[in-house]
Order: sequence, then structure tokens, then C-alpha cells
Amino acid sequence: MAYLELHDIQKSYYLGSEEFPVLKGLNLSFEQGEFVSILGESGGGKTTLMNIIGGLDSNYTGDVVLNGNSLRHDTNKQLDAYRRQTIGFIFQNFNLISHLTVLQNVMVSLEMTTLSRKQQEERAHQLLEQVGLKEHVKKFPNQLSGGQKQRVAIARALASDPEIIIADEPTGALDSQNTQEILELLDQIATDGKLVITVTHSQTVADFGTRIVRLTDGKISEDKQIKEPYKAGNENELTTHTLKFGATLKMALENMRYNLKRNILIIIGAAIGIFSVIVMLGLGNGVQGYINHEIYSQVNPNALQITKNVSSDNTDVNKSNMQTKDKNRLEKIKHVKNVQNGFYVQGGSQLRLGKQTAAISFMQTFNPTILKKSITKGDAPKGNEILLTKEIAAKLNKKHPYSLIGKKIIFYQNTLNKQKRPVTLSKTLKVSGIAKANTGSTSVTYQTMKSIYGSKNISIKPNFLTLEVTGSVENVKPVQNKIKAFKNSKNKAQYMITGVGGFVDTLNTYINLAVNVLATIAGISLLVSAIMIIVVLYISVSERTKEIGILRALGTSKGSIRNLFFSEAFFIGLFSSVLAIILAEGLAAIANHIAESGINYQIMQISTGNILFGLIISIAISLLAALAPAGKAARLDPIESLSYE
Ligand SMILES: Nc1ncnc2c1ncn2[C@@H]1O[C@H](COP(=O)(O)OP(=O)(O)OP(=O)(O)O)[C@@H](O)[C@H]1O
Repeated sequence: MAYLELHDIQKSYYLGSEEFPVLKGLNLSFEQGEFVSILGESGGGKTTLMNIIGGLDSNYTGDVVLNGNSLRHDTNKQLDAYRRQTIGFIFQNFNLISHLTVLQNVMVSLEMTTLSRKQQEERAHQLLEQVGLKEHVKKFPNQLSGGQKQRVAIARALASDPEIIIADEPTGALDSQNTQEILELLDQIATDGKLVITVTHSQTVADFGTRIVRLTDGKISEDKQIKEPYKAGNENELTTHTLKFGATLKMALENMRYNLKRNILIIIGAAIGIFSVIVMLGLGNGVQGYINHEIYSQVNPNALQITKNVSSDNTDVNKSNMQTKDKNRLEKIKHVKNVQNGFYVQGGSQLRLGKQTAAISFMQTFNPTILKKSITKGDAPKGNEILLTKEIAAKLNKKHPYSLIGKKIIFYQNTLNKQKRPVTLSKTLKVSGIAKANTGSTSVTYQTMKSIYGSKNISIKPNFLTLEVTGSVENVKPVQNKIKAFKNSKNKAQYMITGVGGFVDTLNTYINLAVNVLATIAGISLLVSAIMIIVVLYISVSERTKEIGILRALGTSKGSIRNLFFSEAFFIGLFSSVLAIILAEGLAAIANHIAESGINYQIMQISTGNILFGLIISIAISLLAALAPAGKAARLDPIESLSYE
């Protein structure tokens, strides 16, 4: 059994239904240490044969047997591994990857070995030194002569220490000096015990080897040994794998750097969409925050006032009073705390200080719906104290209303006693503080109110209750709904509620809705970015068709080719979102600077969540956009890709 055997290889090409047989039943066997030249007329099927031996073409009849193992039954993955580990390709037109340096071109092959990074680099340098390119490792292929390019290709072919070197007219594009040098290198490879099979038109090249096989009309017309073959070499000890994800990421970055201007434009284009979305979300947060801030400074949205829902023709005041059972049932509602008695009077109240008097149209007990911050000076009322609105205070002392704080004034209240006779209650109270008229209220404590009425033996019952809702303002609406659900005997709501919490929650829902609609509109530009990325990646695939062919010939799997384009898309997504985030933060800084001086509030609040959302959506869209182009790249036929011009 020979090292490599070809059994009855037949191959035809078809144009429509018309068959063009190229190889018509070849039987050959090769041993390691041989330097075989395949000679034949142009179009005779030499390249076709090399592709079959090299595992690039499996669409033939017959069998290729390596070390007793047939390639016939190999899966695509096994064929990838065969090309990586057993075959080293050298092409007439060199087929180097133009955006990689000499060193990187050799490293592509080495990155598919299990050697450590350091060992890979050492081996690449050593191989390049061996082919005489020590000084040129950092150059790009277009900075090299033809002969130098072919040496890079030889170093690359040797990288994974394969047992078979297939050279398809390796000197076809070289002058006689370079031809001589390349042939010597190939001869050296054969001396090391590898099998070198080279295709050539030239008798001189053919005479250099140890054996000549002539192909005529799809058959072997001559097979002659002209020199003693060299001794077979040792088994290849390097194990290989396909390009790992890290390596494809690196290659994608290198390719992006090579097409820098185009990629910068794409990144800017894609960033615009992400930028708009982040700005919209940030602005939404800011506007919502600002509106809530404004509302919260006026009212306490978590405080509710509850009164009995009595019909207007009802004259029985007792019906509007709150009972202990009302208090108890409110206390039981989830998120409710601090249910307090409240009492208000409308009309009949007056204040006196010396000769000055002031009528109070509405008087109530101090409760949580009166914001502490509405008290501009002084404090909330305690026992026998009264909080005045600035308006009322100004009636008692126009010039210096605040000077009333700490002073004693007399409070009068007209009411009816138990016998329904009109009486005037009076009590001296100390002014505890002055509150804003719009958000505060003239008020005393419930106890003080009780003692004012108690002075004429009148007992009062709370005519409203206040409660506080714990947690966020979102809890207010459910509490309100529970309270509204209590019905009286006529199936009417038993209570009426005043408080803005539910409204704030509804307002927030609307603001959120508006922000999401705006962000979605901004998101349409993401669709444009996605289409742009798809187009660019398709262009990239067609530009890199040859590179894909080269990588496939080197043994890169379809999956890794797919990853190469996913990696590129990943970076486009990543970089464009980073750019978008920087721009959005910059705009936020400017907008907030201006807003701070105008409304004293940061109007654009970009949260970490918004940033993460931008980052993830950008990468996800780019990866989705890469699906079709990456799939196309992976499906490309390696042989067609290699011959792509
Ligand atoms: N994909 C293809 N579809 C159809 N015909 C093909 C295809 N590839 C090659 N052929 C034909 O098969 C024949 C053999 O081609 P091949 O490239 O193997 O020849 P060759 O001996 O290497 O030629 P040369 O020495 O000129 O490179 C040619 O007639 C060519 O036109």
C-alpha cells in the first residue's frame, strides 16, 4: 500500500446537460519523499486533479486513499481537517491575503494549530527565515516581488507541517532566477521527506523533480521516475483545529483597519440611529423627572383625603362624618399607613389681632396633604397653634406678615350648638408659621380644633380622613381603586377621594408612552443602519471572495468563515454604539448645562439601562444584518472563490 493512491479518478464538467469529461480514469500512487511533476497541455485537467487530491473538490468518481483511508466518506469537517493538517497549497498567483502582513499570512495557518501563541510566532519567524524573508516580515504582499510572494506562500504551506505539498504552477509567474530558487526550496521540502506534487507546463521545472507524470487527454500517458526519491519523513506531530473565534475577531479587526475610511463611515451611519434612540430615552427620563419634580414640589402625591360621598340634598351632617369603621377598613388596604382624622369648616371663621381682622373662607386640620415645604417660615402647628397662609397673615399685618410668627391672635368660629342655636367659639392661638396660599392652608391640629369646639361643649366628628400611601406613586392608583370599590346601599361609591397620586401615575404612563413612540420613530433609523450594514457586508463578502477561497484551502471551516463576518458585524455594532453613547452623553452634558441655568433641572437623563439598551440593540441589529452575508460567505465554493478575479 502506497502513501497516497488514486483509484480510477474520473471527473466531468457539465454545461447544461452537455458533459465535458476532463479526467478519464486515473490510477496513480505516491510515496513520501517524492517530488512529482505533473505535465500536460493547457486545459488538460491538472488543476482539477490537484483540487481532488487537495480535498477541495469531492465531486468526482473513483477514490483518493491516504495511508489506507479513503477520502470518499469524509465529512466536510474531516475534509477541512485534511486540508489543514495533511495538505499545503502553493498557487501560481501566490494567493496571499492582501490586508495581512507577511508574518500574519503565515500566522493564519499557524493559528489553526494547537501551538501556543509564542510557539506560533517563533515557528512563523523560523519558516520565513528558512525561505529567506527574515527582513520582510512586516511588509504587506503588495510590497513584495513575485519571488518573495511565492516564498511567503511556501512558508504558509509549511506552517502546519503537512505531509503533502501541492504546488499548482508555482513558478508560472516567476523569472528564471526566482524559478530556480523556488524549485530548490520545493526540493528541500521533498528532501525533508514530504510528498511534493507540482503541476507545470515547463519541462525544465519537471526535470527538477524525482518523477514526471504526463497527462494527455484526461489519461496518464507517461509516468517515469527520473531520480531516486528521498527518504520518507516523520509523522506530522502538529494537531490543528479550525480558526477559533478569537482569531476571527482579530482578523475582522484587521480587515476593518484595512478598509478604515469605509468602516468609519458605516460606524457613523449606524451610530446616528442608536444615538437618536438613546437621546429620546434620556430626554424622556428627564422630562418625566422634571414634571414629577414640579408636581411633587406642589403636592404630596402619596397623600389622599377621603370624604363621605353624600348626595347634595342630604342635610344630615352626621352622614358625612367618618366613623371608626371607615378608618379601620381604610387602614386594612395594602400600602396604606397613617390614617388620620381630619376636620374642615367652610365659612364663619375669623381672626383678630388688635384692631385688624381677617375672615377665613376655609379652615381645616393640619394633615399630610399639606406639604411641609409649603411652610415658607416657621413650623407646622402644634397644640394651640395656628398655621396661616400668607394671604391671611397679610390681612392682619400688611407690611410684615412674617412678624406674626410667635404672636398670639384670637380665632373666632361661628357655629351651632347642640340646641342648634348659633354660638361663637373663640380661642387664643399662637401663630406657628406662614405657608404659601396655593399649596398650604390655614390650619390647626385636630386636637386644637376639638378643644375650640369643646369650649362650648360641642363634640366634633372627623368629616374627612387622610392617609398616606407607602412606596412609589404607582401604589396610589390601586389604593384609590380599592377605596372607590366600597359601595353604599344604593350601589354608589361610598367615598370621594382628593389627591393627585393617581393623576401623576396616569401622567407618567402617558409620558412613557410618548417617549416610547418617539424612541420607536428614532428606531426606524436603526432599520436604515441594518440595511446599510447588510449592503456593506455583502460588498465585503464579494471583495473577500478570494480570501475566503484561500482560507478554505488552508482548512478553515464554513463556520469560521461565517464567524469572520459575524465578527466584523459585531465590531460595527460595538463601535457604532460606543460612538453613539459618547455623542449622546456629550449632547446631554450641553443640554443639561443649558437647562440647569433655565429651569434648574437636568433635562436629559441617560440611565445605565439606556446605555446598555443602546449597546445591546446595536450589536444585535448588526449581527442580524450579518446573517445573510455571512451565510453567503460560508456557502461559497472554495475552488470558485480561489479563481475569483
Ligand atoms: N468550473 C468549471 N466548469 C466548467 N469547466 C471547467 C471548470 N473548471 C475547469 N473547467 C474545464 O476543465 C478543463 C480542465 O481545467 P483545468 O483547470 O483542470 O486544466 P489545467 O490542466 O490545469 O489547465 P492549465 O494548465 O491551463 O491551468 C478545462 O477545459 C476547463 O475549461
